[in-house]
Amino acid sequence: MSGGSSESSPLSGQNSFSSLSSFKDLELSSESGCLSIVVLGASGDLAKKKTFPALFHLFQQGFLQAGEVHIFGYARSNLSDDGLRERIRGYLKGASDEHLSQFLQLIKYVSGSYDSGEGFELLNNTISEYETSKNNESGSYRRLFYLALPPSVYPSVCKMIRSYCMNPSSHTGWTRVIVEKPFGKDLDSSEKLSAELGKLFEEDQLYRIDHYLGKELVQNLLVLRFANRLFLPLWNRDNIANVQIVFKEDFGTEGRGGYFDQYGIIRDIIQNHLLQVFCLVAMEKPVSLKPEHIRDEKVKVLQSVEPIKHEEVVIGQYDGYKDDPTVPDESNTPTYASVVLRVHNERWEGVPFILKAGKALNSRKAEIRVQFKDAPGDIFRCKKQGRNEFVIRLQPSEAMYMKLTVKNPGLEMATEQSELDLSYGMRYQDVKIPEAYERLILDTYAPLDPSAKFVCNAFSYLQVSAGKKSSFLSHGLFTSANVCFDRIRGDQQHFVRRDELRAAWEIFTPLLHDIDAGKLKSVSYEPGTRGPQEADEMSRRMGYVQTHGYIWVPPTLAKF
Ligand SMILES: NC(=O)C1=CN([C@@H]2O[C@H](COP(=O)(O)OP(=O)(O)OC[C@H]3O[C@@H](n4cnc5c(N)ncnc54)[C@H](OP(=O)(O)O)[C@@H]3O)[C@@H](O)[C@H]2O)C=CC1
Ligand SMILES: O=C1O[C@H](COP(=O)(O)O)[C@@H](O)[C@H](O)[C@H]1O
Repeated sequence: MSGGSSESSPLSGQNSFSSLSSFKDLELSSESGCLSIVVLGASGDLAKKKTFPALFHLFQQGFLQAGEVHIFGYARSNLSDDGLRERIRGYLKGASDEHLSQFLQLIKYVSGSYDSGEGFELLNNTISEYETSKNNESGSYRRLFYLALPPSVYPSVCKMIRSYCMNPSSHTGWTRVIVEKPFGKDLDSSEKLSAELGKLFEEDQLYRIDHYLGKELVQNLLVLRFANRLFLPLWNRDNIANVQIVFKEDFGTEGRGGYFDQYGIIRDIIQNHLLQVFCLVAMEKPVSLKPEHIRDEKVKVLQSVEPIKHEEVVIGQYDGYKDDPTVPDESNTPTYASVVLRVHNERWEGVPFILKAGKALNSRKAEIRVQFKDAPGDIFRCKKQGRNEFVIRLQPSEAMYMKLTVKNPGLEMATEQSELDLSYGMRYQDVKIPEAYERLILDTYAPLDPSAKFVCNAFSYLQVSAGKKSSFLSHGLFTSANVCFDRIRGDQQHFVRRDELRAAWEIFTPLLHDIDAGKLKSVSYEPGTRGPQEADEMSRRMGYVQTHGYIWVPPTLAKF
């Protein structure tokens, strides 16, 4: 472990900095040598909209260094290096021309098919050429493959990587593969895929990405739950009436209808993104922050979920969805679903978790809404204002707020519903919140410079963004907060483990098969609305009590 002590720090007098002695077990791995990042499916939508922009942001912040990294795009399209650069240029925002061209110069393009040795041999030769030109004898070779591809080609591409493109055994380093969802369509297909990939790569080489795990407030959930005494005694069936985990989009499938129709909203959003959030809300405290300890707890809570009952599901399809010529006329595919999960354990027995997701709705947001039970012996008649609700808004405009009853300010003795509000835009005004993909890609390779691990700390992030990285580092400044954040970031914590994936499919496969077999019918809803009324009725049946008359006054508009 490297690092300085608080004595050497120019800021050691400040109380947020503490001695390092209690963090002796912290290991910062510092690897040297070149890093080759290979984006397979480089000509596609995901690559240009998410993968390359994320790499670019990492480059801008110094987490990918020009001397040590090279980026290879691989796809079937016949493109030149410049052709690929032009294709992605428009998606790389917020940089000077000079910075942008430095980044683009790191990118090379190799064309080839996904199932023939020829293309991958060429890819390997291109990577090796670069590695030999960069590395001295002692440097390690790190090869990171990002599969921005349809899952149908994962097995063949992984076989090709395994046969032609592994890190040469004569060199230290590693080969890692990032795979995107969907990981199968149901339990069997997912297990088959896992078995195929499992024959080729060890679990610690496979990074199953779920970008919701990279969102700021999702990453905050463990801290919130387990570092705050306030929540510890409240977070259970004695106090919580119901929990909603909600995803809403105000646009439809927009040209992706054909693809979407094979999956539907449960496979697209609920079985992965919302279920991951559910795990972090419902799991027990892990033994430590080690990735395996956290993932063990996620698996346990998934395994405690009871079979989903048809009467606790509403599925819907927006009017106009089938106008897309690539969607079959008889499609029953849900573009909206509300599904109740029940956890059979001591903490959650009897508390419904309502997972709701929909496209073409009245707004765009993702949030967790924890609704508390009524206060017993209510002398103030609080019921008329509504219940306490703790809302964690993942997007847009990250925020957490607790809706609570207060005395109406003034002479009158009346109560009203108000809020304790932590709006990130107000509280962390100068902090740039990283994109989910950016964070997750950073997690897949060990930063060359231990300072890179500072990224998740708001204070240090500011320092880095303000260009003070070197002076910050030269003081060897490690804060208790930094260390803490460093530890929650590590390795594969924010990636889905194979048994976790299996447990997730076990929950949803019976329901999905019933929907596919037409045993549950999608009800229609108008685009731009809240979705099917049946879903609100079901939420009410589950005990959700909607607040009426609460009006939020954004702080900027308030008169002080
Ligand atoms: N820091 C901040 O940014 C803060 C912002 N606010 C804002 O104040 C507003 C009110 O906040 P809040 O009360 O939490 O949120 P909303 O009034 O938007 O929604 C409250 C809950 O009621 C549900 N709901 C809304 N309409 C109906 C209906 N007709 N039938 C059944 N259920 C319904 C919502 O479901 P669904 O999710 O499906 O719409 C949601 O679960 C929001 O715009 C919120 O963003 C409040 C506090 C702090
Ligand atoms: O994985 C997916 O997520 C996006 C929504 O992501 P967000 O970060 O903007 O919330 C969704 O539009 C897409 O259908 C789905 O495949």
